[in-house]
Amino acid sequence: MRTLTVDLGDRSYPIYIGEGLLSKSGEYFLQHQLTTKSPVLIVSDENIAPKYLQTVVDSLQASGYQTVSSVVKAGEKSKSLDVFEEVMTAAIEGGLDRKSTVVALGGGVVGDLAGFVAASFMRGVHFVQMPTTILAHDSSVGGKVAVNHRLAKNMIGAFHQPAMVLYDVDTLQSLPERDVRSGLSEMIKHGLIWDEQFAYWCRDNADRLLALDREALTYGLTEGCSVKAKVVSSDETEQGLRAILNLGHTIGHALEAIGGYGEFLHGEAISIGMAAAAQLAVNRGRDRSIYEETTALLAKFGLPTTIPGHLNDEEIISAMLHDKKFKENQIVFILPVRIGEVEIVSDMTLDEVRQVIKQLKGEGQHV
Ligand SMILES: O=C(O)C(=O)C[C@@H](O)[C@H](O)[C@H](O)COP(=O)(O)O
Repeated sequence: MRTLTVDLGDRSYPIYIGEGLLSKSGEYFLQHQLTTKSPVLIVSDENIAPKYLQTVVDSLQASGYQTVSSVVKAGEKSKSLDVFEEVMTAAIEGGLDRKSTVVALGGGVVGDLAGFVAASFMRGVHFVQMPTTILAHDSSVGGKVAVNHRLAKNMIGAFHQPAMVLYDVDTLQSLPERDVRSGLSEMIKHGLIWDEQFAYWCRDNADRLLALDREALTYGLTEGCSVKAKVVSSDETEQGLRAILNLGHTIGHALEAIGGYGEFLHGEAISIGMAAAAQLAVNRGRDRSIYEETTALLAKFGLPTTIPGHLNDEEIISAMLHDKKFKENQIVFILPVRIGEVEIVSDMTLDEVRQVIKQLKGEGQHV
């Protein structure tokens, strides 16, 4: 088992990555002094709950915890205020109190939703992340919790750090192929923003990662989480550096919103966004190889790098203007400098964005 630490002073917490961890949930809870006197709410979704909920319940109960659960529909549409209220109702009816713990057992959607419940219930209770997807190696670390608004992604949320992340890699073996690719998009992002060697390792191990080779996956997730932990440790609330984790997200979030949170999986939208960021960097004078290398890497994982023609350019732009990355009248983009290094750019014009949308639709000339 690997253990990493998100270093946030007295709110520091571990990320445990290994096999068979869900069946030891209760032991980890006791080790982290989460009280047995208040009920624990486990939030999961309809795909994950039948596979792993009982394992977690049994382990927690064996350690003296009383549990209640709330199982939501699978998919991004559950990151909504309606479903948030549903889970809140389960928390109140389940008798949770200010010392209770909320557990997210699932992928990024469940993690963000349950985390926002944990941040808001009685103004904040303990939170534990139990990610069951590859994508969630990103979302389970760092404390960003939120639900979506119809007009913009992650619009209603908070920073609420977990007490621990319990990452049982056994759960990844049954992931659908599309979710595997989508999750690997965030792993690639961690290489692209921070660690050239890791980015090339991802490229060279694409087949093993896609085949869910346990050794490759554990290494990739550990490296990805380690990049994330370092960035979050140095800028918890995104005053500066943390924005680099948003590579691909400026256009990516807009695509998710106008696709009605159903057309693209998060990692697919981010993949297109990363290709757009690389093209924007080239448009601004970087060597064309940065675009070619980035898109070749994403394509090795079967990830999309073009914007579908049926999406309306102005709707994409309008969605971008509702996102958190639009502030002080400027759209923030993260652009690659080279593989393993990015810069934060705040002076992007709408004309440049219009140009890149056309380029990614195959309508504009690639520089
Ligand atoms: O943790 C972060 O910071 C990130 O930006 C990670 C992203 O991959 C993640 O999707 C995040 O939730 C997006 O943040 P947002 O502030 O743009 O909603």
